[in-house]
Amino acid sequence: MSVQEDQLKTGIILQGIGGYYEVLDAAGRVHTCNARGKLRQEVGKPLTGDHVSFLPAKDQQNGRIEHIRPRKNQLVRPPAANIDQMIVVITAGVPAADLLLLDRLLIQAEQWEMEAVLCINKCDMDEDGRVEEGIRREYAATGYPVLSVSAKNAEGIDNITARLKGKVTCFAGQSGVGKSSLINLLLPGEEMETGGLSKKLARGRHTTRRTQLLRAGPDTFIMDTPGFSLFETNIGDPELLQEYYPEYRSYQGQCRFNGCLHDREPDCAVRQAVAEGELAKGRHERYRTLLSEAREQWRRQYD
Ligand SMILES: Nc1nc2c(ncn2[C@@H]2O[C@H](COP(=O)(O)OP(=O)(O)OP(=O)(O)O)[C@@H](O)[C@H]2O)c(=O)[nH]1
Ligand SMILES: [Zn+2]
Repeated sequence: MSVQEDQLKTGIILQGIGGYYEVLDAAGRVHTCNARGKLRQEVGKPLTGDHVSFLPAKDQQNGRIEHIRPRKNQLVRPPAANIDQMIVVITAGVPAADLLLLDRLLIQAEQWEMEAVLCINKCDMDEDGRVEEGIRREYAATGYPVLSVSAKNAEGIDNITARLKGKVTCFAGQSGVGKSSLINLLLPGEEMETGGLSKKLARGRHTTRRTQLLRAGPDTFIMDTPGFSLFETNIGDPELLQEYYPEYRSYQGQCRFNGCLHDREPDCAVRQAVAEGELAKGRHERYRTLLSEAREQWRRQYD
């Protein structure tokens, strides 16, 4: 039996549980669906964040996902699709900002073609603002937006809200930086249902959290991705690493050697810019650390 195309609705998958999917339609209703038999063979398993068309539920039956729209990007672990933006959270207090981890996450955002935003939380712990200032200086040349906030005092939260509008955003960063605290401030009232679960339950520590989309406003979602800060980065081809550094791109073609990796090569424009203080020294040192790591990984993979 073929499906009447005009009966189909479109929606976005909020979460999947054991072969069932919660699909939010344009009117804000959540439908429990399963997936059409052949769908897995054709495009694989439906993922949280997928834009789908589905046949709405009838009588006692569930709805059925018929098609999945092509994905903008796709994460394997956690399984998720179509994330527009990554907000990387670090702190101006404790735990002290792990800038190497930050750089890894920024590289990941570039690889997945997500917009990246830096969020410095716990600014209440940085009375003279020196830590914040140091981080801002370190990342000024990258062009990434930097937001200073305090989840504790609910300060600067509006600046995050403004960046979320119309997008699917994920939060990344080491344990204890305040991701949960920030997400709770960004979600509307406690009474809001997220895929049938209350906000409290959804983010609760007592339930097994799964990858899910939380509604932060019309067309605005936060992708809650437990375990996200734990993933392993694989940089891939060492020669491509510099592509993930927006501030290095404008120096392309200015080094003496074609294919300069801005490491030890003579007459390197990037190293020159670092020496002259145009580019941050620490960020370049970490770049070189990741470069040697990438070379090592590459060697192991292909030797
Ligand atoms: N002083 C201060 N403390 C904060 C702030 N934001 C969060 N905290 C505290 O920092 C601790 C960790 O916050 P969480 O929101 O659980 O951090 P998380 O990043 O979600 O941690 P994981 O779930 O382990 O990844 C909690 O005790 C919070 O109360 C802030 O802006 N200022
Ligand atoms: Zn160079």
